[in-house]
Amino acid sequence: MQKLLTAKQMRDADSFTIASKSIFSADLMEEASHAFVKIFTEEFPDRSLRVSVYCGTGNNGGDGLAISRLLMQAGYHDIKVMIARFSANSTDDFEINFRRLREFQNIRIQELRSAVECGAETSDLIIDALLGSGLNKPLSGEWEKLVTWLNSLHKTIVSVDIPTGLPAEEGAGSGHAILHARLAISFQRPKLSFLLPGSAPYLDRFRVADIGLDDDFIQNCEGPYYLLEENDIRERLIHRAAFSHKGTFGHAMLVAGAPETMGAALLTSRACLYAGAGLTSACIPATGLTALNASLPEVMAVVRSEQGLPTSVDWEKYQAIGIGPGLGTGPGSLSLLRVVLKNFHKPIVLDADALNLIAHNYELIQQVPEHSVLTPHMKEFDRLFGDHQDWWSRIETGIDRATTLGCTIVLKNRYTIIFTPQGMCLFNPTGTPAMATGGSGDALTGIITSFLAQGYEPHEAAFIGTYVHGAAGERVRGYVATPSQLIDELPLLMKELAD
Ligand SMILES: NC(=O)C1=CN([C@@H]2O[C@H](COP(=O)(O)OP(=O)(O)OC[C@H]3O[C@@H](n4cnc5c(N)ncnc54)[C@H](OP(=O)(O)O)[C@@H]3O)[C@@H](O)[C@H]2O)[C@@H](O)CC1
Ligand SMILES: Nc1ncnc2c1ncn2[C@@H]1O[C@H](COP(=O)(O)OP(=O)(O)O)[C@@H](O)[C@H]1O
Ligand SMILES: [K+]
Repeated sequence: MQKLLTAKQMRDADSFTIASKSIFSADLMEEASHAFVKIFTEEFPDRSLRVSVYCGTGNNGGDGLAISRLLMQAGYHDIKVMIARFSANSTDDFEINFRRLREFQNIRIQELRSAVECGAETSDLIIDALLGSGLNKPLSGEWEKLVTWLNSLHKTIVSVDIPTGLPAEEGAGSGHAILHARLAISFQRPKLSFLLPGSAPYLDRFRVADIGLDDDFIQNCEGPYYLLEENDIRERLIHRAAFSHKGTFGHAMLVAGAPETMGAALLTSRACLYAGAGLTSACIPATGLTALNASLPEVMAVVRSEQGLPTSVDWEKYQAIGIGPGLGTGPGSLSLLRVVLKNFHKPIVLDADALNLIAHNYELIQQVPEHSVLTPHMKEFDRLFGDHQDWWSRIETGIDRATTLGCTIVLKNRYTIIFTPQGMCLFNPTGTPAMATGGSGDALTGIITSFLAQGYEPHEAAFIGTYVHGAAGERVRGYVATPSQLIDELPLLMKELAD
């Protein structure tokens, strides 16, 4: 997994690399600019593009100047450089690159003392090298005017490192001017803010350019934030050994569904089965029995009575229980949840209505077995742990609650965040908006429960399950990835990842 750094830590990695490689900081800037240009030429190969590069006078602007020179050398011949001289300060590396750029005869450079001096903008594409990770306050004055004007042009904007005005960590505050970039080419690691929904209005997409910073230094930096990679899953997925049998892969039970929402029980059970549990049982209302037997003959039923309780369950035989999808929040469901929490002491997966029931009967949280996995979406998270103004405060709460409760919390979103009892905060990169359809979360509950039953450590079941769930959604390749389609992808995807 990749360590994600704050802007301050990234500066430290920058200084460390410069010292350990005995290079000049301008060399690192050159490296970063080469890495940017490599990706830029892949994305925009047309050399006849008219490009305007807007530069500040800090190191982000220095990058912009070096990038302008390298783009000229790469054959982009219509380049205009606009330098925002809104401050008397400039960095040494900016000045070095300013001198280097002026040696090019055919590059147009214009210096701006105020935003109104911009004039007409006739370029096809704008590169934003105004401000980068050095941002230390919201934009105001000329910066705000310039960014507001650039946004009003509705041109394709490619940001160097980060869109100007977007904070690198906490995400965007409302009411401040921030550049809206089509693409950000970020150095070495994505910024934490890119992974939070607050960046959505300002950033359509990002790519990461490797600029050669010291990887050991980065991985050993303090801090809880990591980005999951495919390798983390490949290393951990169990290879199914020749002499393994159904007993090897555990018995999972899904407590889900109600007469009107049997689909949730079917989806979560099917996901559990397809993710490899040795045996899968579904605790369902009697009215769902025909549907279960007809659609999932492999899954066994534990029928619930009219009052919502199953009769004589041998709890010991299950390695894992997942509870919540489509369960409802009526008195029967509450009794059922109480029965499960009273009788089952191994880690469980709590989702949807199980979480809503706990939110309304918060004393129940004390009975949740240690190392359990909670899978709330944003609203369920807030119901459980209180309202939050922004995602950054949700992250702080997630880290705190996961460690104090000794549970893993899976906060579902575009980049689902997995908080582990050890205090780690893992961002999952897989998934697609095609999965934004009812029942996707039910599939995730089934997958994580399946992994728990198969013997994975609970926090690993959570992050492997989340990764696999998103990757399966991507494989559907459709405008929409229905949960059923996603589940169908699981066996082949997992075989590829495990072998
Ligand atoms: N590993 C790395 O990190 C590498 C980084 N590299 C590049 O360096 C970039 C960071 O450069 P940077 O530190 O010089 O800051 P940058 O973003 O250019 O800002 C300039 C100055 O603007 C000011 N300022 C801040 N907020 C403001 C505001 N709201 N309104 C007005 N002014 C504001 C503030 O100055 P101050 O106000 O503190 O005097 C700040 O110092 C990074 O994004 C990447 O492109 C690569 O070259 C190599 C590897
Ligand atoms: N835009 C998106 N990008 C990536 N994943 C998404 C997106 N929208 C939804 N998902 C995933 O789909 C699932 C939705 O879960 P949830 O909100 O509980 O849905 P439901 O209750 O309908 O099952 C989550 O795992 C979430 O990460
Ligand atoms: K920028």
